[in-house]
Amino acid sequence: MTSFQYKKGALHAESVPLGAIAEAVGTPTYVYSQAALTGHFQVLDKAFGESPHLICYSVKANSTLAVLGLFAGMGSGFDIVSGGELARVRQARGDMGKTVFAGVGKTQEEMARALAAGILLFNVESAEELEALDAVGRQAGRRAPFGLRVNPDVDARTHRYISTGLKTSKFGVPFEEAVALYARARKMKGVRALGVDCHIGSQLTRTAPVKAALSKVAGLYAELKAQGHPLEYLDIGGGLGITYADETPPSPQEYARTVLEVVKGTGARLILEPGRSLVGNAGVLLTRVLYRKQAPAKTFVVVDAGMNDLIRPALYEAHHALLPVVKQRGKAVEVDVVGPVCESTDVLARARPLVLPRQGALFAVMSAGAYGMSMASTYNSRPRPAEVLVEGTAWRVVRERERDEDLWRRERA
Ligand SMILES: Cc1ncc(COP(=O)(O)O)c(C=O)c1O
Ligand SMILES: N[C@@H](CCCC[NH3+])C(=O)O
Repeated sequence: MTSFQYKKGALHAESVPLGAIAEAVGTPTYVYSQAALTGHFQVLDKAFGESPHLICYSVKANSTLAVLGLFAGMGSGFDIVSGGELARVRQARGDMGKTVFAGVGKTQEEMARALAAGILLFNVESAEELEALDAVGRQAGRRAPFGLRVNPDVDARTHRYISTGLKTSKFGVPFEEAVALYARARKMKGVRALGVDCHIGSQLTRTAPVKAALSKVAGLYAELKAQGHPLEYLDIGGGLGITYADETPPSPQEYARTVLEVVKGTGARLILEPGRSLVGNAGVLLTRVLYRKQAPAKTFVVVDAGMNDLIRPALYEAHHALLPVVKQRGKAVEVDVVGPVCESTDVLARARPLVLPRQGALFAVMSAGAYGMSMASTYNSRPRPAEVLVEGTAWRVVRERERDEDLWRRERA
């Protein structure tokens, strides 16, 4: 589902021309479509139908309060990985009773705050972390609900930087050690087992690794239940991929069929932790051409969005489509689209065929709703982008460009 379309040669977010937003707010600016955000959530939710499930939107993909608020309003839970994300979910009035907490390096302070806030469960990633959680639970006079994140040693067949389910990865406890660890946990007074969790990686475009991992984890869940552990939840993580260029990830329906086929018979309530698939194609980054530059071997187009605004191309050589905000006619030439940051990896698109844009032309960097703003930094003392949410014919700034550290803004005032 895309809510970004050309109407009479101008690119729109729903019914708002992106050019109008750029004129009013400036660039670089992230623009999100509310219809796409809510639509993606509803389609995934529907795909799992009557099977007991809870969608816990993965906050790291896009932690903008307006986005979290939208999902909270639709009854979503949340998957968090830090005290900061916990605070954001609370600020957005998210339900703590539907929130799960993952991550290999939770501090005891973060655990204590999450426990006090009434979190649904902690996804524990090591034996020592389990001991720390036990200590936190005992100190609070409660049993902290937990699931072990197990590492099924399955190759997710995605970019190696975002693959998490191999035994060489830092994530989760080794599959073979899980049963013994649950047995140890039974003797602890500060924890109670409530689930089993796994997440094999992000931007998954095939169902086979999902099937392989979940078969192992569903087997483990059944074994633990048979041993009398009072488990209720099977957390299958996130990872469903999206189309950036020509990828053909499974549809939500196909994904749900694959999952439900494997977990049937466990009697578990499913927890899903989708991030990218809900927000990725619901957002674009608007940027303006500053200069064109002809080097001996290459044509460069310098734009005002850099790797501090969207780091995915620099970090993973990720592909993002670039659409001119006003449709251009003419012959395409091969250009490198680069940002202003002083790093050679600050390249938004390499050898991309584009009609050579004019200075001042606007582009939309597509599929930028996930891991865009949430990974943005102020490197080179650049302010992070503004953010806009569009709903039908209306739009509003949901986060201003200005930040405390934006000295440049004050310098000019
Ligand atoms: C534990 C966990 N859950 C959920 C996600 C969300 O993944 P995605 O955005 O690929 O759906 C991630 C990120 O890879 C993760 O590490
Ligand atoms: N940040 C990554 C995905 C990592 C997922 C988090 N475990 C991306 O942009 O694709």
